[in-house]
Amino acid sequence: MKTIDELVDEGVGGKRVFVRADLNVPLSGTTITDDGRIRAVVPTIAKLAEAGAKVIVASHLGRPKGAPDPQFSLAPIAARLGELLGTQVAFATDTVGESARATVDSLTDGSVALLENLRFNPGETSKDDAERGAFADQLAALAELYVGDGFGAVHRKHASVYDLPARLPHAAGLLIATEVAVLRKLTDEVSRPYAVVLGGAKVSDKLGVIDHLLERADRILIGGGMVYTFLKAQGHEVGNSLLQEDQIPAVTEYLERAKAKGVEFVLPVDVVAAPSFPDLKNPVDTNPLVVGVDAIPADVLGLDIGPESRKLFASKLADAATVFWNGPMGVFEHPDYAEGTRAIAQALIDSPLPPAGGPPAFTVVGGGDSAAAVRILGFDENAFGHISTGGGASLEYLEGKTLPGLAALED
Ligand SMILES: Nc1ncnc2c1ncn2[C@@H]1O[C@H](COP(=O)(O)OP(=O)(O)OP(=O)(O)O)[C@@H](O)[C@H]1O
Ligand SMILES: O=C(O)[C@H](O)COP(=O)(O)O
Repeated sequence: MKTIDELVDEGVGGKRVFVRADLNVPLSGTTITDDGRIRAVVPTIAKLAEAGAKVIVASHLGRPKGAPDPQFSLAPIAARLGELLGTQVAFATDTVGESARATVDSLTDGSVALLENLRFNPGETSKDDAERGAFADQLAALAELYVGDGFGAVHRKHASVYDLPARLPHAAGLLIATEVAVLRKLTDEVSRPYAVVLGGAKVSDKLGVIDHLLERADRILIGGGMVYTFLKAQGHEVGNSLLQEDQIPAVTEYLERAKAKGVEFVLPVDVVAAPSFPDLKNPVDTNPLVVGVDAIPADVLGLDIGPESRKLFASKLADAATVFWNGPMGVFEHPDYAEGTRAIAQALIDSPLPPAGGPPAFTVVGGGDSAAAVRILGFDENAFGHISTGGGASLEYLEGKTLPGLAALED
């Protein structure tokens, strides 16, 4: 993979450089609730701008359906990116249309523009190679060089991630280089016990990683929306909780294989539940219910792991030498359902290895929402070994899968 240093040494002055970033940050309306992913790409953009490039930044935000949708506009992100860079960031109100072309044409050496959400175009996420390729051609017409730095999206075979670098001379940005260097340590021989904590809401994206983890990890702790498919597989009723019914056979097989291999599966013993999903914009007290996992009423949904589970999970992390954590334990955006996530973050921070004075555990937190949760709940990000900007991306990297966005930067 060519590094950005090599690209800059070859000369980027006066050239239009397309930077594919992952600026998919959590928003409440137009307010950015955590800007970690924006801060993470600033060094790459600043380096190119300082070297005199005309920098065109592009990203997706959320999952719009291939057409403009104001709630997923990148406009608020342009403003924050400008503040962090200490310079004005021009914003194009489309991606490959008139506004994008005019914005790019007006760039001077060392200046920065942000395009509107790439996923407003059906070609970005299309499964059809020709449709994706046609969109990549339009993107390629905007720039002369490509820098891939959207680590959180490298597992997506999307036009701007996979097809565009094939059309332009390319290099990996500073964020991708750092992420790969740290995550590679987890694919080499790790210090044991190696514990993995999985949660979050993108259940179908994440269940597959367990197949691989059964060969690697000593303990697998499950929280978040993932839990209910496991509980159901064990014969518990889960009410209206998030459930991936079609994955029950796979999950049953994971539980059996773990037993046979001596891998410890740790599931919650209690959950915090409510009759409906809380309003995150107006987080009033919801009177949550704490119930054992064998007594979840039919008319509620589980939204966090319960107090006994918090203690159990913390005890399973206390002596771990390596911990990888992806996915919040609950709907941490609401204070009634944040304690499970807070307990895991605290357990990672409290984990200097016994005996006293031993080396600190190597702790990695991966995922846009997981990383945001840690910061929003007030933890010092420097207290963790590494905070990855990739959720699905870091899991697929650990699985050893070929990631389209990394493969495309290699050749
Ligand atoms: N029990 C639950 N039911 C429904 N949603 C939940 C539950 N527990 C956690 N969540 C939600 O999961 C979301 C985060 O899940 P996600 O899988 O996207 O995490 P991530 O891997 O950190 O992020 P990403 O994959 O976007 O990088 C949060 O918004 C949280 O509210
Ligand atoms: O949040 C993420 O994991 C990345 O930004 C990728 O988003 P996606 O899961 O919508 O492709």
